[in-house]
Amino acid sequence: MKKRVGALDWANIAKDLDAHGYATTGALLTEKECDALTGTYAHEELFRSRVVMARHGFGRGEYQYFSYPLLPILAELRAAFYPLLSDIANRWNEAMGIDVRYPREHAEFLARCHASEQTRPTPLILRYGPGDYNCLHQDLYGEHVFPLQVAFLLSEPGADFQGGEFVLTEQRPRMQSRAEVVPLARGEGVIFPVHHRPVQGTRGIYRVNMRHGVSRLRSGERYTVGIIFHDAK
Ligand SMILES: O=C(O)CCC(=O)C(=O)O
Ligand SMILES: [Fe+2]
Repeated sequence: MKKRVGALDWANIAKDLDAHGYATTGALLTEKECDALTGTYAHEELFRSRVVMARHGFGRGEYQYFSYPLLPILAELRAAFYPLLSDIANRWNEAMGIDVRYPREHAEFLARCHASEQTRPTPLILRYGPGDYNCLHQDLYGEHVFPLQVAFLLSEPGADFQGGEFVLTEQRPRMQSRAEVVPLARGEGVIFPVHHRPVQGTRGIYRVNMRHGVSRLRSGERYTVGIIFHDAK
């Protein structure tokens, strides 16, 4: 996985994140890996909790947080993406005047989370059926936040489901919000900010507040896996 992730065009990913607030990976997970991850949903023993979104006003559909120890593929994705994203995260924090810096190794950042009672794993799998959607939100789970996350589409758009588009919004200071719809292929990941990002304006750099969600499924079934790098309280 380290090789596969390392082989992505990271200069271009950084450029897209800076310019548009997200970047896509192209099909990174194989069909077999997508099927295997989708198949985990039924295995309760792999999860620490299940959330029915409608019960919390989060939308419609459900998701489950994996427990530790994570499945090898999830542990590998977390460890492989983190060092490359930490460079961008550190550059962004510097640009936004935020003091926090991220160590180069994910294990070291997790130790920081765990020392502050953020010990519960956050990688998750989401399942949507007809009419389901995910309200715009931010995945903040405590004081420690790694500012970028990745979501992988496990289902085949147009064949397994219709609708259900990944949506990002950015709220600029004193301006109206702007939305981006991110088309994804099966196995493709989208890298996006957890809560904010720096934008170069005419009078310096300002912070833009970001949210993500999923538009309503018209039909079928859609699964995604989310890789979040901070743990939860
Ligand atoms: O299902 C999706 O595409 C959204 C996933 C999500 O909210 C996340 O990974 O944090
Ligand atoms: Fe999310």
